[in-house]
Amino acid sequence: MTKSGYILSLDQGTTSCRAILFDREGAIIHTAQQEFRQIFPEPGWVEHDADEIWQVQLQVMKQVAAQVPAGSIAAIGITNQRETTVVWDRVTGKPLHNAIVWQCRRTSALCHTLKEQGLEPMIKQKTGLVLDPYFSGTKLKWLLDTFPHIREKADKGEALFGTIDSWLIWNLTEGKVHATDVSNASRTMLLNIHTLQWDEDILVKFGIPAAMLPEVRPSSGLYGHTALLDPQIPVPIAGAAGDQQAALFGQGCFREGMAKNTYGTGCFILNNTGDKPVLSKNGLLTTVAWQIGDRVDYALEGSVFIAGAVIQWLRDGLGLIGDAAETEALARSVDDTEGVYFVPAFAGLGTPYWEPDARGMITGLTRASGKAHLVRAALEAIAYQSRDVLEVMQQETGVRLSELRVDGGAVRNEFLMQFQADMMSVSVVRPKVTESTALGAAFLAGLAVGFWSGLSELEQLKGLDRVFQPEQGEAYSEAKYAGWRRALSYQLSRREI
Ligand SMILES: Nc1ncnc2c1ncn2[C@@H]1O[C@H](COP(=O)(O)OP(=O)(O)O)[C@@H](O)[C@H]1O
Ligand SMILES: O=P(O)(O)OC[C@H](O)CO
Repeated sequence: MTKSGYILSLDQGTTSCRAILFDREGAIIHTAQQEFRQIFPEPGWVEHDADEIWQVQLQVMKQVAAQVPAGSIAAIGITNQRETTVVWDRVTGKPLHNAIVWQCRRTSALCHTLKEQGLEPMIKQKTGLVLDPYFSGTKLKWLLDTFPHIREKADKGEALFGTIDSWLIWNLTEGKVHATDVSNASRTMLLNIHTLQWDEDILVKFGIPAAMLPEVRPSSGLYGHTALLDPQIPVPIAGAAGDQQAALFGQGCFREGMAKNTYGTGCFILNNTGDKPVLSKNGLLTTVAWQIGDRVDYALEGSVFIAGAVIQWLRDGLGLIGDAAETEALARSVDDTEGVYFVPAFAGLGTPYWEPDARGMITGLTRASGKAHLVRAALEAIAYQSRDVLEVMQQETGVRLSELRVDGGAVRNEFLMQFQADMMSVSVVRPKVTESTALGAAFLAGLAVGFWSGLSELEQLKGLDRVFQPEQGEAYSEAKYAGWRRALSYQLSRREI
């Protein structure tokens, strides 16, 4: 048990790997971050090179660790983009295919078939998820069904499956530990969220050998040690959680009814529902928030696939901006989008529509529309999509949220934060440390090694940066939101919304 030193968080996101050192006050001491390649082999498909992810993560980890004396890191916590599916060879440790990323739509047809076979109600009841290509289960099935050599190795126990937490734990640990935390496992569509075990019925239906699955463990607890920082001083890996659940923890949403929204590549609103899973009737997901000891907390989640990624697309796809930070001034340079709406359904639509085949669309363009209108419409779309989720969440829980805690890369954009407060009519609360994801993983690891004493100590560490209060009248907000719903209805024209 130690109280001195630091906790090192490894935050493996969709677009970059980060390593962040936290002190006992929960303050950031050092950070290193590096982007890695996004691979788009076909329209709608998204892959990552799992080896590259590991190398980049290792590099930033070493960079940050070199800033403090050897032996001062009390523990490592891992947090990661969820659902992204890696299959690797148990003997060589090499990936057998590129990682299939959570955004990838390649299993859309497979999901339709499984729905036609009537599997969705059973899957929903057992896993809390909807039958969508988002989750790992159909991605893993696709790999096994498409590549005979992967199936053959899996049948012989030579191919291992994991989400990115498992992949990092395997690579980091002495003795190659093959494990996952229960919050990540709950995103695979293979875990029974009531028993917290891999579900045999689903494995049989999907044709997935149980031997390739990692051991499911609590989110706070010892996974193993890494000797990669210093061979003389192995550091315990003492916590792991999916990035959205880690952010909920890092935001201090420990009690039922507390919610946060993370604005990264996508937007993910999670609402803590306490120790019982609540099954949604409105397209929300039921997910494991974390497990600490025997106590398991659950959350209702709304997942928006494209948020900050639309800004990246304006930068990399269109070359319209040089840097994400430019979008704030551009959005403020016009009073309104003047009727332009941007539906960034690049990867289909998530909560509450679950339309894997929807695609992006810009409506309301006139000859007077310019770059600033388009950029503003893209930022506004992030806020509208979050409101779509909040509406169903409030409907589901019967509770009107009075404040929304926010974090993630895009909360730097104060135009977006103010617009969000106006669109939702809630106080948007931004903490001092907006790296809530990394902080949550640090908290989980720190609790396991006695670096922090318990939840009440963690609650004291919260620092507030700014609260955005609604400023626009309801008439303005409702008119703007109605325009968004109209734009969306063109995309979902086959369905009533
Ligand atoms: N000032 C900004 N305005 C709008 N979006 C931003 C801004 N700064 C960063 N972003 C967006 O935030 C995202 C990065 O946030 P981050 O939390 O690091 O994401 P992830 O963990 O998903 O990789 C990018 O998609 C980027 O476009
Ligand atoms: O990489 P992020 O932070 O956008 O998170 C991605 C989510 O975990 C996908 O479910």
